[in-house]
Amino acid sequence: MTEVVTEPNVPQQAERRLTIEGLCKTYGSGSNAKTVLDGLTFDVNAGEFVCIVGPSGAGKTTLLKCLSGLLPPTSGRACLDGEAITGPPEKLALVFQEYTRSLMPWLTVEKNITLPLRNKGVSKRERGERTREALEAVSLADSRRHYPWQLSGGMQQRVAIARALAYQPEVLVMDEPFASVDAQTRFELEDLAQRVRAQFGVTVVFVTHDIDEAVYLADRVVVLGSSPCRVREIIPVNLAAPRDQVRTKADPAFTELRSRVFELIRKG
Ligand SMILES: Nc1ncnc2c1ncn2[C@@H]1O[C@H](COP(=O)(O)OP(=O)(O)OP(=O)(O)O)[C@@H](O)[C@H]1O
Repeated sequence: MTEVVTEPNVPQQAERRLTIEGLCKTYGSGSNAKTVLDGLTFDVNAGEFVCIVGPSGAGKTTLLKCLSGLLPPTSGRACLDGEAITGPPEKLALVFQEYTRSLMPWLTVEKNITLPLRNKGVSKRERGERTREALEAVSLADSRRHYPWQLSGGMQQRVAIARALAYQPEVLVMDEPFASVDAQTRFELEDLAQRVRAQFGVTVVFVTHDIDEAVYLADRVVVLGSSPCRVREIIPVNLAAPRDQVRTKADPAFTELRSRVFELIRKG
């Protein structure tokens, strides 16, 4: 198991990166209307790692879509650096669970990463530099000329993370990014997520079904309730850094936190 060696790069003075204010989302209308999000309010500070957990079908993906500007809220708003999010912000990148659908199989690893940068108008020299740095950060520099289908699932997800990092986002939004890989790879990717957060100073909003993963990674865990989805509790995670898969998970404070999150989710 990889030990995380870098201290998290969280600013001392909390600066709000994302603000979610009374966010509501109703799908459909009239007799078909279904309110999924019901007045969600919370903040995410710059450089913070916030995990979002909640019962299945609670509305976690709906929340991320509103945060990413892919879906307009019915009322309330999400703001990035004080500005209401009304479309996909330049400063935000997304990583999904389904890496097989997000990577283009006919392009090499390198080209998968440079394409969005090219579309953004980044110069060729800078594209090359950013791609090299991002691939080094995820330990895939030697695989740059491979195609995604030549790589394992965990490696493909690392390519997706590298692509997001090369975009140099302020906020990285991850929707169950490690749900499709085996347990060992998942632990390695969790530690990678911590390292890149520290290295790039990026703010991370991370949805997961895995309570251990949420407590292990987060500075704070936002626990959502369902039907309709509201913020049930926001739990600060003051576990020692750097976190370690064996030592941290054996810490009684970790066990206590995971039990607390589990109890909250079980209430629905
Ligand atoms: N486009 C849509 N139109 C209508 N209802 C939708 C739409 N998208 C999601 N829903 C409903 O909204 C609710 C929340 O879905 P969402 O995918 O946001 O939950 P989730 O917490 O991410 O789920 P899971 O834990 O299973 O990943 C579900 O009941 C779902 O059926």
